[in-house]
Amino acid sequence: MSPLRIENLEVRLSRRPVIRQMSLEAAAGQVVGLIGPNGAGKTTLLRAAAGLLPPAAGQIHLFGRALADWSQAERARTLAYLPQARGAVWQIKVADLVQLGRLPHRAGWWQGPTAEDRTAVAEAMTACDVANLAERPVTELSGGELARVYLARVLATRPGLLLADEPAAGLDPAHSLDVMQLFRRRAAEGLSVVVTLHDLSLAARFCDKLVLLDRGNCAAVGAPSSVLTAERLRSVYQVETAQVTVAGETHVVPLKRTADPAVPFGNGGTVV
Ligand SMILES: Nc1ncnc2c1ncn2[C@@H]1O[C@H](COP(=O)(O)OP(=O)(O)OP(=O)(O)O)[C@@H](O)[C@H]1O
Repeated sequence: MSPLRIENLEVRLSRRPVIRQMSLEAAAGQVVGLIGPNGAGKTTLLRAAAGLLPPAAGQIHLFGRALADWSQAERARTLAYLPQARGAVWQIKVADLVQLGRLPHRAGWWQGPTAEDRTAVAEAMTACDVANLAERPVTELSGGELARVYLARVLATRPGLLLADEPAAGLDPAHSLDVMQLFRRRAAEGLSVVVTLHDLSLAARFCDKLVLLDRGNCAAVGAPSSVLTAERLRSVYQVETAQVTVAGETHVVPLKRTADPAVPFGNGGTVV
């Protein structure tokens, strides 16, 4: 039974169809990457899967049961969603923010953290390399540090399905690799991860399956090697790419824009 199965999904925003005829399955232990240009619909798809946007048509099943049939509390224990916008407005300590990831597991607001809560929080903070920041207020962190704290929060939930919107955005190369390796380790333990990515090399190297979105449609789905063809990337992203294999792993390097006159801001690379 798949942690996530989406069939023929349509999502409308301000009455405009933003996701059309989208189908997607994420099996237990799989890392599924959603890729596509800005505005293609990746966040919208992820938000719909998280139950934050109502489908105009189609079905979303979580562990074999229609998403709409899950209670909010049950869903919050099973599915964790890492949004793209990760601001800090409250003066809250890092450790306390990560601890919020355990709230869905509490019997009531009066109950203090259990031993399991403490272990889950400590593990998540170590995995995201934020244990050294535990006592710091989140308002005093750098963008990349804050991103890792929010990731620790969703991991502390110990969900069965993790929906992560650009978890590598704003991270330095070492931490980007850490995050993707962490997803792979958690997937090996049975977690299902659906992640949006702009870095095509990370998508090629760390995902089992990719879904390439193009203006709300699924342009391709399958193994990274079958999705990331130079021809398809040219047509969807309007970039020429090179594929480089290092130690058996494929890296996708964007080289230049195509000379498509329809491309906004495309000026053939000339600085004006
Ligand atoms: N509230 C809204 N009303 C109408 N259209 C919206 C709304 N929110 C987003 N959109 C549009 O929906 C489309 C998909 O947006 P979405 O954020 O899902 O794209 P994305 O693939 O995640 O993009 P990015 O890579 O830039 O994060 C875009 O064209 C966007 O302008």
